[in-house]
Amino acid sequence: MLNYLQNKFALSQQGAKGLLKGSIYSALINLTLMLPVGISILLLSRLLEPLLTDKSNSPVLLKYSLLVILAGGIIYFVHYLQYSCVYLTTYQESANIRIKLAEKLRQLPLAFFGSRDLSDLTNTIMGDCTTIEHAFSHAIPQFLGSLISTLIIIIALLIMNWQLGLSVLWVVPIAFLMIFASKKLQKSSELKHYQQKRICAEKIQEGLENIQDIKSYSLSADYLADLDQKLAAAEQAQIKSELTMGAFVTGSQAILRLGLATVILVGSRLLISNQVDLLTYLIFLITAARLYDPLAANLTNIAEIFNVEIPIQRMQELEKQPVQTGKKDYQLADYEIKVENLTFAYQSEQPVLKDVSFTARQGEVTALIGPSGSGKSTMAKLVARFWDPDQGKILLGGENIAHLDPEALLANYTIVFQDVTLFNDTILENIRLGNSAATNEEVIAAAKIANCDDFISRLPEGYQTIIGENGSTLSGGERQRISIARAFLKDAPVVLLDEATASLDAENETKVQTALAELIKNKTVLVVAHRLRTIESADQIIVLAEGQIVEQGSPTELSKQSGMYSHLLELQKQSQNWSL
Ligand SMILES: Nc1ncnc2c1ncn2[C@@H]1O[C@H](COP(=O)(O)OP(=O)(O)OP(=O)(O)O)[C@@H](O)[C@H]1O
Repeated sequence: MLNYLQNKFALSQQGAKGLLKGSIYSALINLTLMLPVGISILLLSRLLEPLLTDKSNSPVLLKYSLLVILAGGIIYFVHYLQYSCVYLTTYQESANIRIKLAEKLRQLPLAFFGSRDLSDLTNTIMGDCTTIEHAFSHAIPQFLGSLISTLIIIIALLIMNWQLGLSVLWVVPIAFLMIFASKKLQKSSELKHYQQKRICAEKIQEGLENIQDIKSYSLSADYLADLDQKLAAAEQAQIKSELTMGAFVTGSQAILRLGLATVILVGSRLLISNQVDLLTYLIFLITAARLYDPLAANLTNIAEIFNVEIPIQRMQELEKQPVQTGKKDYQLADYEIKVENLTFAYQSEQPVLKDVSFTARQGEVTALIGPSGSGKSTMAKLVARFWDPDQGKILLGGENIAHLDPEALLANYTIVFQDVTLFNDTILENIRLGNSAATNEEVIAAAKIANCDDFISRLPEGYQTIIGENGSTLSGGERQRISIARAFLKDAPVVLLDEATASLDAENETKVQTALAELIKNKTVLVVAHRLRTIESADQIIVLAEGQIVEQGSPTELSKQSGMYSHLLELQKQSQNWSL
């Protein structure tokens, strides 16, 4: 049972135990709610005694009042137990699920995040977990609990009088069958609703991320019209999903109520033919009325349980994503990078890099150049193990990086890519990310080398200035320099630069280039470059075209050949003479 619950609802063992315990308490609640029915029947039998027998009696009010208080106490106590068990377990489990997801995300290859919409991931962590949380705290324990209590009550009724028992119970399997038969339809309409909601969330996120372009190209009207359309589609899908659910739930609830009619019919016949006494008949009438209420509520719960399967499946999909693992403890001979016969494709059959081999030696600068889309950035990302190659291997200091733990591997790298990521924190803390153990003085020293100090000291709070989400209050060049300062602070033996100085003006670029020259001393440096000027002093240039190495050598060697490098050099010279 525990295993079934664990697999079905993606629970931990502790969570499955809590759910089972909560369901038993829910069953106890349903059973204790029968206590008022029992007391009413006792009182009724006492009141009817003079009519049914010759005995006369006087109702003992005090006794029944005490019984009512006792029943109230028991009901309160069982509710309290159920509440504390179910809710505590649920919120604990829900926290565990979120932590497990966050841990999973931490282990996923960085490539995963490029292929997934981030609003979708946020939705899974926040929205899906809340949906599941509600189902675990309400629908599932109440449903399982009512199954247990109904079964016990059914057995008791059948023992009392099987004919009346059947007249109460025949509707139960039909009502449940109706709901279960509609499962496929309900799930598919809810899935459509769910997908429409995701499309809306993605559209809103896209709008927020690109608000600048939307405004500057006067696309607001188009964007809003498209969003309206998507919201209307989501609304339609929601109405359809709710209607589908409502039609089946209310239909099956109506069937349940038919049971009361059959109890009256069968009971009257049996009463007339003296096969049951009045008291038994009344017991069945009261019990039937009481039994159908939690069952009717549970028909709605079943629909919620069907629907919770969708977010559970999504979470399970995320959990099944392969993670990159590897050795955490390893010894590197040196920091030379050797790429051997590497072939790599993103998703399609068409490889982005084909049979690439080169060596980036320690203490040297190796530059990757080539036309746009030739695979330069992909190569740099493969070296950092954002993805694993389809064929061939990359060795760092003699170790195949595919066998190293990604986090342990990245400890050797300083990475400065085009897309700088900054956090909504102070400048000081943003730079300190490079080395959390660095002192304020070390952070400021790194900022000075990266030519950040000037603009930081002009800010009202200096290094304590909060820079907004992803450094939104800074210019592109300033953000890039902060990321370079971070790289200085990390000071790792391998440096990957992807267009590191792209958004700097000429003056700053020269300063940062000088600083970079300091940073890369005695390090293995792999630079992805567009402007050949910045790599004139590189030790080795790898020219990529359509994912293959077409030239390789020092700048002097390559400039003497009439290959792609010379051609690109020529183009660059011409562009310097252009004017607008
Ligand atoms: N995450 C991705 N998923 C699928 N294809 C991708 C992805 N990233 C890049 N590509 C494709 O891989 C090819 C190589 O891209 P890459 O960014 O490595 O080229 P590049 O030489 O660095 O280009 P640029 O100089 O324009 O930055 C391109 O055709 C690109 O469309």
